[in-house]
Amino acid sequence: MDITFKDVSYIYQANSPFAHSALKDLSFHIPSGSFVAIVGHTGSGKSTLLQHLNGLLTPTKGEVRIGDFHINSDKKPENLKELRSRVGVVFQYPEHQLFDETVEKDIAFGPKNFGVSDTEIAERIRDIIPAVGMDESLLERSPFDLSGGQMRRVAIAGVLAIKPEILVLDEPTAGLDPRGQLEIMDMFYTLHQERNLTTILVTHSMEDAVKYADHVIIMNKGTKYMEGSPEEVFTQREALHQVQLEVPEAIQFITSFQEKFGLTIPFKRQTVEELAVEIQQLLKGAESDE
Ligand SMILES: Nc1ncnc2c1ncn2[C@@H]1O[C@H](COP(=O)(O)OP(=O)(O)OP(=O)(O)O)[C@@H](O)[C@H]1O
Repeated sequence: MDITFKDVSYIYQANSPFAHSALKDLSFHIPSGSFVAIVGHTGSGKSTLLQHLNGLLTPTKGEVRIGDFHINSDKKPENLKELRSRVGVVFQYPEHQLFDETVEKDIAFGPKNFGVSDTEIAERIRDIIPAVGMDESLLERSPFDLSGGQMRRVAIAGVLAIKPEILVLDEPTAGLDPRGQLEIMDMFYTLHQERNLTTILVTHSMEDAVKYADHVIIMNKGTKYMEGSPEEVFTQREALHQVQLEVPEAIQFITSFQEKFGLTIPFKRQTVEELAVEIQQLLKGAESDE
């Protein structure tokens, strides 16, 4: 399903003395199958934007289209439940929403709610458990006896069990150690690639945006400040500074290397470490050519 925002504005507590404009005339289009990162300074409207993707919020003005679902101030789609079964949202700290007595029951809760049969749920769980890096032996355990990282995987498995076509991630690595962050983000990237899951990631990590996204939307004060490929967006140092964002390390590395050595490094999704390996190989190649 494609996602289109057309002149979307959102005002919290509209028509009250506490009215607060959080999105202003926001328009963009995300084709099905994309991996999009939404970045921006705190309070720029990222979470508000996300909540429009499954009908949690309805635009005050403008229209949100998710496939055939149209949401505007006049009408929420009647089949909101169907929309929510097709757009899975992993909220910040999703493990805080675990509640059931076993991991298996917790994962099954979402699909059960959407009327999926027990046999189909069991099949989905068998498929999801290895995909989120868990072992089936955990299924009978209480989610509350697991580590923080494992609890997060259980919560993510619960969202995947509804078999969404679009996966929306609000800071999914918040609070994890660096290794946990890497594992979870690699897991989402693999899911995106192997299952053609359209993925919308809200992140404060510019490095993750460079590494995983094929398209980046930068928000500022409720409006779209910039959008484009990571390369197009993250090479604009001055424009980024204007909205208190930094050029990601990997991009700084590429540009300074190019400036110093006049060597063009192909821009790919990669970390500084991966770039270092690539440059070593480039240099070795250059030496052996001499
Ligand atoms: N429930 C609410 N009532 C009133 N104003 C709100 C509410 N939620 C958010 N806001 C305001 O709307 C604006 C956008 O908030 P939002 O949470 O979407 O930003 P964000 O980019 O996700 O921020 P962060 O990076 O800190 O999570 C902010 O000015 C915020 O204070």
